[in-house]
Amino acid sequence: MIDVCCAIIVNEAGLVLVTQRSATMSMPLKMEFPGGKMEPGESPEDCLIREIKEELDVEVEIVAAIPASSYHYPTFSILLIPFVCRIVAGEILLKEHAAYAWMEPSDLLNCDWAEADIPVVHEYLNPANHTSIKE
Ligand SMILES: Nc1nc2c([nH]c(=O)n2[C@H]2C[C@H](O)[C@@H](COP(=O)(O)OP(=O)(O)OP(=O)(O)O)O2)c(=O)[nH]1
Repeated sequence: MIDVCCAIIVNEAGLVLVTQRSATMSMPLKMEFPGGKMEPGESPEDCLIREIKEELDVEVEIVAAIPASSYHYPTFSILLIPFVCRIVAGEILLKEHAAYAWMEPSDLLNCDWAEADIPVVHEYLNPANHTSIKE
């Protein structure tokens, strides 16, 4: 099982940042939440902040945790560990992804997601599943 942290970044208007994997990545052009694999000895929170800086060139603050979801792809399995975040510094500059969009929460289920993300989107859309981390 590969541990992958991902960021559900929300802006002041309540829109959610969705990123598109590039044509050269695995699962090309699928939508995902930005993030990546945890390194040995790294906490999920540190992984998330590192990955978001690497991929989007912004600094995020974690505001809530969402339950992790496991998903079995044909050749590997992942545990997707999502956090709700907000940007506290910087402007988005895509370093790896093909595109990004700010979406209304009600439109999220219409995206062409990497399959592991669909349960995460459902968890996110139910506020009862959010564990607040910061006031
Ligand atoms: N970052 C991220 N990865 C996701 C999501 N959903 C999902 O299935 N994944 C998968 C894609 C990758 O197999 C893995 C994350 O790997 P990564 O972001 O660190 O690196 P990568 O795509 O370059 O990795 P790889 O597939 O080339 O090994 O998790 C998601 O929402 N965000």
